[in-house]
Amino acid sequence: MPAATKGLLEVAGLTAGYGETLILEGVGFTVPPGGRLALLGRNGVGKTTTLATLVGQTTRRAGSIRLDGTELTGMTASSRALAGLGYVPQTRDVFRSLTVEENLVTGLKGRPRSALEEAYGLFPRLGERRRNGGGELSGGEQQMLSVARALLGQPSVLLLDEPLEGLAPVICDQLMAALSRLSMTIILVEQQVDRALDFAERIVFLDRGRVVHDGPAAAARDDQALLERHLGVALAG
Ligand SMILES: Nc1ncnc2c1ncn2[C@@H]1O[C@H](COP(=O)(O)OP(=O)(O)OP(=O)(O)O)[C@@H](O)[C@H]1O
Repeated sequence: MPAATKGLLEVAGLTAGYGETLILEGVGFTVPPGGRLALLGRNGVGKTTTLATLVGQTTRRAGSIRLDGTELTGMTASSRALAGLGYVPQTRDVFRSLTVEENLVTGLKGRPRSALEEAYGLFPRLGERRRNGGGELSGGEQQMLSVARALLGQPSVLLLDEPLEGLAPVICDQLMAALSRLSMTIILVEQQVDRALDFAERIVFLDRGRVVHDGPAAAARDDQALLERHLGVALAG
C-alpha cells in the first residue's frame, strides 16, 4: 500500500451545534496524511456531532477545517465530499429498495462502472450479494456496503461513525481487517475501545463537547486511569 500523500486534516477551534444549541466548543485536532485517529468518549459527548460538523451537517459558529490546506467551512456538504471527505454515518446510508450494485453505483461519482470491482475486491461478500436488495442484507453486509460506497468516491479522509455497532464479533474482525488495509486518513468513532485503540495511532477524548485528551493510542492502552476517567470503563485484561 503506497503511503498517503494527501489527507492532512487540520481542525481548529470548532464550535458548532444544532440551531441555537451549542454542542462543540473549540474542538481541534490534526491528522496527518494516512493517519488514523480514534475519537472516543462517553455517550452524548459530541463525537457524532464532530463528524457531522466536518461534513457540513450542523450549524458551525466558529473554527476551521482544513484539508490539505484548503478551508472547507465555506463549502456545501456535497463540495466537501468532492474535496475528499468520505462519510459513513451511524445510520449506514443504504438504500433499501436498491440492489447492492445499484447502491454502489450511487457512490461512483462519475467513475467508470469497472471501479465497482474495487468494492467487491475489498468485500467479496458484496460481490456475492450484488443483485440482492439493500433491505435484504444483514447488519454486517449493510455496513460493508456503506463503507464500500464511501470508498468508491476515493476520499482522502474517511469518517466512520460506530461502524461496529450491532455486529457479531466475527463480522467486526472482518470489517476491521478490511479497514486496516486502507491507506487514506481515517477518523473512527467507536464504542469498542479496545478495537479502536488497536486500529488508531492517536486518540482524542471528548467530554461535553470539548477535547479533554489528545495522545498516542499505544500509551492509552496501558493507562487504565485515563480510560476510566474519560470512558468510565477499564479494558479487560
Ligand atoms: N439533531 C440534533 N439536534 C439537537 N441536538 C442533537 C442532535 N443530535 C444530537 N444532539 C445532541 O448533541 C449532543 C451530542 O450528541 P452526539 O450524537 O454528537 O454524541 P456522541 O458522542 O456521538 O454520542 P453517542 O455515542 O451516543 O452517539 C447530545 O446531547 C445530543 O442529544
